[in-house]
Amino acid sequence: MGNAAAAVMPDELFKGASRASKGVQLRPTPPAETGHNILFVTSEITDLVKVGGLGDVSAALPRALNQHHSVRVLIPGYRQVINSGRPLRVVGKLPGHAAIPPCLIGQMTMDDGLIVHVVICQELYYREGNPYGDAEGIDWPDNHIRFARLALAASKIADGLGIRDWRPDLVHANDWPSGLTPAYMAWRGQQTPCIFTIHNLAYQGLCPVECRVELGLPEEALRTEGMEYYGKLSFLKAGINYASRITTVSRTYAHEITSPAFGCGLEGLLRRKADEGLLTGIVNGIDTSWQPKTDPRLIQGFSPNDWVGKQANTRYVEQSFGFAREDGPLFAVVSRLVHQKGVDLTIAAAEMIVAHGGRIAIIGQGERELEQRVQALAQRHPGRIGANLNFCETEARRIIAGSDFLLMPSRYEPCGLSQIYAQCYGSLPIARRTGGLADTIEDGVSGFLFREPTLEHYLQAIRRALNVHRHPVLLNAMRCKAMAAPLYWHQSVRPYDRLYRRLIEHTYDSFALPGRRSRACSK
Ligand SMILES: Nc1ncnc2c1ncn2[C@@H]1O[C@H](COP(=O)(O)OP(=O)(O)O[C@H]2O[C@H](CO)[C@@H](O)[C@H](O)[C@H]2O)[C@@H](O)[C@H]1O
Repeated sequence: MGNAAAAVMPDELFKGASRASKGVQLRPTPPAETGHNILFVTSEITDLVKVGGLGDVSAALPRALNQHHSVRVLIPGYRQVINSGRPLRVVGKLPGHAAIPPCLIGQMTMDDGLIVHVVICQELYYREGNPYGDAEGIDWPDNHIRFARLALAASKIADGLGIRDWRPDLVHANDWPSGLTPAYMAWRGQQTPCIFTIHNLAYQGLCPVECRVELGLPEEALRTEGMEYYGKLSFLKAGINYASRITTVSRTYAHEITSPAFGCGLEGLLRRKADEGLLTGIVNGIDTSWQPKTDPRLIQGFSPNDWVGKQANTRYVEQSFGFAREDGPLFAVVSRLVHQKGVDLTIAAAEMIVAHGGRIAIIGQGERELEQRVQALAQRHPGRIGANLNFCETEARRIIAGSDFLLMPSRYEPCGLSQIYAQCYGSLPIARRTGGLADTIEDGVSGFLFREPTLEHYLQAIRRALNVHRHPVLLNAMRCKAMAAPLYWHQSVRPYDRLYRRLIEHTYDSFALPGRRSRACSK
C-alpha cells in the first residue's frame, strides 16, 4: 500500500483532537522538483466515499494532474474514510475557531501513491449516512460547521500548518462544501492563490446569517460583496467572491450560468466575473479505468465492430432485471434520481419507449419521491422496465456497456459524466443540448440532442434513436464514432495545468516573495 505508517484505530485517532487547541507552525515546504504543490479540497472522492460526479472528478483529476504537479487531496474524515481499512497516520493538529472544533490532520496513501489528507474530527464526521446527510437523506443540521471545518483546515494548511514538511503553492476548492476555503484564506491575508470550481451551482450551502458567530466570520462576510445571499449566508457565493479564479466544468455551462435561467440568482456576480476574465469552463474527463476491452467489471469486454462482448453484457442486464431476451433496444438510466436529471421526463416518455419494443434499465438513487415513481413505473411494466435503487459501480458499468442508448434529459448539466462513460462503451446518449452535454455529444454522430426540456422535444430525439436502431449499419457507425475518442482526463488536464502555473507565477510576481519563485515547476 506504499504507506509505512501503521493503521490507527478510530478511537486512538480521535484522542488528541480535543487537545489540539493551538496550531503547530511547521517548516516551509521544500522546493518542488517536478511541479507545484497543490491542495485539492473536496467533500467526496470515489476511492473512499461518493455521492455523485464530484467524487469521480476528485478521484481522477488530482491523479491526472500528478503528472505535472504534486497534488494532495483534503477530505473530511467521514466514517467511510476512517473505516476504509487503509493505514491512516496523524501528521498534525489544528486549533478550533469560534464554534468550529479542533481537528487532527491524517494522511493516507492510495495504492497508486495518491496522498489523501483527512480532517479528523469525530464529533463532526464520524456518523452513519452520506457526506451531507443521514440515512434518510436529511441534511445534517450542522453542515455549516462541518464544512467550515474542512475549509478552515485547508486555509491553515495553506499557511504551512497541519502538515509537516508540505505546504501548497495553490489551493483548489470544489463546490459549496469547500466554498469557505478562499474566504478564510482571504480573511487571514493569505497570498496563496485559490481556484474555486463549480460542479453544480444549484447546491449553494446556505445557512442563516446568525451562523456568522459560530463560524467566526468577520463583519464583511455579511456584505453583498462577501457571502450574503438574499438574507442568508452562502458558502458557494463565498467561493465565487473570494477565489482568485473560478472555473466550472464545461464551456457551455460557464456561459449559461451568467444568465437568469441557469444562474440561480448569482448570474449578475458571475457575469461580472466572466467579463473580468475570472470565470472559465474546463470540460471534465473520465479516468482510464473506462476501457471497454479490458474493464474487469464487465461481463465480457468488446471493441468497435466487435459487439459479441457488448451483447454478453446486454444478456446480463436482461437477466438481472428480469427482461425477456429480445431484440428491442435497451435504454439505460444511470443517474442520481433528482429533478436536475429530468427523471420525470423519462418516466413520461417510458410508455412510448415500451410501445416501440424498448426496455429500460434504471440504476440510481436520490429523492424519495422520484425513487417511488421510478419503482411504480417498473411495477407497471414488469419484464420491460426495471429499477435498481441501490447504486453500484459494477452494475452501472454493465448496464452502460449492455445498453444501446443512455437517457439523460437533464434540465441543466454542468458537465455530466454518464454520457461520456456511455459513449466510451458504445451506448448512444439521448440528452438535452445544455451545459456539458452540448459540449461532449455530437448530435446525430455520437448521440442525440434535443433543445427544450419538454416531453415533445425529448420524444422526438427518442424517435430518432429508435430509427437508428432499426438500421444496423447506421447504429454500428454511430457506436464506432462514439467510442472513437474517449474524453480521458489527460486531454482535459492541460487547461488546469496552464491555469495553475499562470496563477502561481502571477502571485509570486505580484508579491515578489523571496524564495517563492524557486518553487516553480521545471516542466
Ligand atoms: N445514486 C448514485 N450514487 C452514487 N453514484 C451515482 C449515483 N447515480 C449516479 N452515480 C454516478 O455518479 C456519476 C454521475 O456523475 P454526473 O457527472 O453525471 O452527475 P452529478 O450530477 O452527480 O455531478 C455533478 O458534478 C459533476 C462533476 O463535475 C458534473 O459532471 C455534473 O454535471 C454535476 O451535476 C457517475 O459516475 C454515475 O455512475
